[in-house]
Amino acid sequence: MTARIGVITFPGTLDDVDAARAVRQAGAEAVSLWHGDADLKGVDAVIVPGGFSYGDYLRCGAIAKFAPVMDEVIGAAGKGMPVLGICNGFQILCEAGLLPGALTRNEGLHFVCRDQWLRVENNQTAWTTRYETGAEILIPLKSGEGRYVASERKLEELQGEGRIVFTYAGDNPNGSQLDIAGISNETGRIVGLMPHPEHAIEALTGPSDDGLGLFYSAIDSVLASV
Ligand SMILES: NC(=O)CC[C@H](N)C(=O)O
Repeated sequence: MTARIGVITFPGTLDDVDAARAVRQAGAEAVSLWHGDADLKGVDAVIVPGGFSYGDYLRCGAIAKFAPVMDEVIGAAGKGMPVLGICNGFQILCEAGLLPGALTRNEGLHFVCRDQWLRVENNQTAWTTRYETGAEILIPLKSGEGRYVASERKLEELQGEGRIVFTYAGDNPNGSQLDIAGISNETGRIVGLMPHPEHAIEALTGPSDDGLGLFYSAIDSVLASV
């Protein structure tokens, strides 16, 4: 069986093509989903990719959460479908209430674009089983609103439940609380991260192929549950 992974395109999405390519490179079928779609075409997992959905008006992700396809994603996520939000996708998942907290303006108020080392803090999520906990991976970061914030209580909960999935290694690029680069929901099926694993799937075009592990992990998770 081949896993089928949906990749959503909103007006203003940039990274859907690379996300689909990463899915194929990892051995799954990439299925295009449009923001207006009212069904998920039977996919096994969904990626909400990066970019500037609806021009980032109001707040990053604030309009995308009202797209018809997001109702479907919320419904499927509630039944355990693996969902990955990358950068703008992470912002959308927070706005939609699938992940807690918010992504706010970078501490330095500048857009940051650089290759970034991350530490894998939890390899027990649907998107990280192919990594060792404590592994350091190098993938691109490119965002203006990447500073993760949440209440003290929520941060303690995330920490206590092992839901901080990735942290920034080395210096913190945006002032994220607890150096958070990515988190998961309670079940570990929904993960969001600011840096871009889909841009690091082969040494020729990215800083590494370290990002592929997320896509392999999701495929393993889908195939294990059939
Ligand atoms: N690369 C992205 O997805 C960018 C996300 C968002 N538009 C920001 O600047 O924070």
